[in-house]
Amino acid sequence: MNLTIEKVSKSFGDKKALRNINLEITTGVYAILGANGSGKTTLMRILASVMKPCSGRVLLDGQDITIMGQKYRDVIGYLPQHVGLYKNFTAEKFLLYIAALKGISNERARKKVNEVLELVGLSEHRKGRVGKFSGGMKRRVGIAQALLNDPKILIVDEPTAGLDPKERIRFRNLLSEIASNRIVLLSTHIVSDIEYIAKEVLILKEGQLIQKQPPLDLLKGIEDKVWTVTVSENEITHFQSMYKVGNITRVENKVQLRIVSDTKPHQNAMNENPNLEDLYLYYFDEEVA
Ligand SMILES: Nc1ncnc2c1ncn2[C@@H]1O[C@H](COP(=O)(O)OP(=O)(O)OP(=O)(O)O)[C@@H](O)[C@H]1O
Repeated sequence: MNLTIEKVSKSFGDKKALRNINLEITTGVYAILGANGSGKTTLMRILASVMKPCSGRVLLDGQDITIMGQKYRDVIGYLPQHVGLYKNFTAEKFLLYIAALKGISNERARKKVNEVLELVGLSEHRKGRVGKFSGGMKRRVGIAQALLNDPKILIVDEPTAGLDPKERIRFRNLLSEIASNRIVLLSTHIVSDIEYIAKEVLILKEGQLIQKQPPLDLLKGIEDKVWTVTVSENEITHFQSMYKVGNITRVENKVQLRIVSDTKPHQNAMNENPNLEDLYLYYFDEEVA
């Protein structure tokens, strides 16, 4: 299976949300990493075929998805950032309802609902009201509904936003399992999401795809750019104005700054092994989520 994005651009008025995106993806988890407003949702909506690009096209195994139409939508599972769940429905009833909307026959729907509830670990809670579920459980119901039609491509927008760390880990593992024979595309600005499960990380910045590499290769790319510098309290502002400063650790009466910089920020600076927070800082120069 091969999803190809060819010269895709999208504008809203004079706002260029996506600029000439070219990309080829196969099975596995792909993480789209970008700051707020970088174009992640726009790209996901185009891939989910709920929005059309202004120019360029998307191909599944060589076929244009706009020409495939319903045939393409049949192989897509999409979980938008904000999904409306019917709070008074039980998980099972909600999924049966969505299955009916998707045109799945009654008999098959019952089988599929059992299957997806099992997969997302909610079998025991099938009779529980969705409105009473935790954030993580609601996200899992969201994934379950996106899996009802056995999609070859699963697209999830900011899947772990608002989840606690335990729920986040569980959710990541679930996506990883799902991706064994599917394309899973997830967007995130939470770096720890991509650390373990992403086959490749796509970095979007101001609508442009600026990197596409496995997480470890991305880290290698900034190997000689991460430093710690020990300074006194009154020097912090100076370094913050000159460099991208991450963690600030106070040790006795000194302060240790973690800095991401192409050049050595100070003669006493020590080179450090990069992590994904450094990577985010390097590309986005923002507070790490
Ligand atoms: N329907 C729309 N009308 C006008 N502008 C839009 C529309 N959708 C997106 N944009 C703009 O396009 C840019 C990209 O938005 P998009 O939602 O794709 O970014 P994002 O990376 O998903 O951000 P976030 O993490 O905040 O969801 C932003 O500047 C946004 O304001």
